[in-house]
Amino acid sequence: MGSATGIVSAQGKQPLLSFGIISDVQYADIPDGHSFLGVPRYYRHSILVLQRAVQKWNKMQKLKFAINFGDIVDGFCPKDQSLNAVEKIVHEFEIFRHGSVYHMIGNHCLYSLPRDRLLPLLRIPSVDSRAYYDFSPIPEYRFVVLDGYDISAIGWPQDHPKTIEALKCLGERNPNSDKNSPTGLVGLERRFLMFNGAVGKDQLEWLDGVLQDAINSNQKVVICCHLPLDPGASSPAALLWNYDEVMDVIHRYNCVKVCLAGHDHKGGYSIDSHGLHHRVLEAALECPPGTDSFGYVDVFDDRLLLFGTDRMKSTEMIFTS
Ligand SMILES: Nc1ccn([C@@H]2O[C@H](COP(=O)(O)OP(=O)(O)OC[C@H](O)CO)[C@@H](O)[C@H]2O)c(=O)n1
Repeated sequence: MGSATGIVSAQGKQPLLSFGIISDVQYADIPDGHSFLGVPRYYRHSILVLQRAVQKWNKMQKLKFAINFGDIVDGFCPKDQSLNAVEKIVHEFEIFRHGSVYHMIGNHCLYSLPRDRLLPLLRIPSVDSRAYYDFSPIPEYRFVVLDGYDISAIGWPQDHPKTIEALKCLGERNPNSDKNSPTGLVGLERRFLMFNGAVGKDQLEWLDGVLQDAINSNQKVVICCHLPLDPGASSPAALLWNYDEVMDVIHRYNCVKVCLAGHDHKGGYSIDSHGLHHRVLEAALECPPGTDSFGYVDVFDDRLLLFGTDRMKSTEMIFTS
């Protein structure tokens, strides 16, 4: 059966579960502006996009949970308003009535508040300010939320070993004094920017263990990360620093079917060399007034169907065997 979104339903089958998605709300109570590269940003309107998303998710009644792909508040939010702005957005998510909202951290979250203050507000289960976790809403599926700012020059105290490791990496890979500038970096090397980060060694080992466990439990896995993991779905400047190391771990197991991300606001989609689907979600922040970018995903045993609203494109992700 065809649909208005242009994607085809799974032969009339009922999904195993459905969940809501939104990314890069980047709310701030400040006038409209633009990105460093001149793309318009609608800081006050983005909360309306989120409100319409939650309204729609509530009306649908069938969603079991929602995932926010990070950057809930913009770094331009005046510092004395950051806490208030984060709480305001978390409150909007809490209006979702049908289950939990799973958050992840983005660079703009960390410009607004340090990790130790942010994680409890976002209800991210955490030991030692780690922000990676997994959950299994039904026995057949596991969702893994990665912390792309595990090794990062933002969010940790300045003298923290993870800040030092991140600054060392940036020092070796980016010759500019402004480490947010990609000037002179070529191709995939353009990812070595301060507004990106990496998955650390402990997290990689944890991921390996979770995927082994998913295989043992006969579960399919969806990976979620603020930072994209595949160059085919993203600009080089938005990729996780060590996307290749993370994908090497993921490719060792055939349980991972889809990787979802935010951060690269224009969105993207690819199927990688191992047949995994990578979908980068279009940002709520870049919706001109009256337009939207959010969606929901129907989960089947052999595919994920993303139904996007307005600027978020619908995507059919059928698993390769
Ligand atoms: N060439 C650049 C680009 C950015 N900056 C500064 O870095 C900070 C973060 O940039 P921003 O575009 O706001 O980051 P987002 O997470 O919203 O978007 C990610 C990108 O789209 C990925 O491609 C900010 O302070 C910029 O001004 C910079 O100095 N130089």
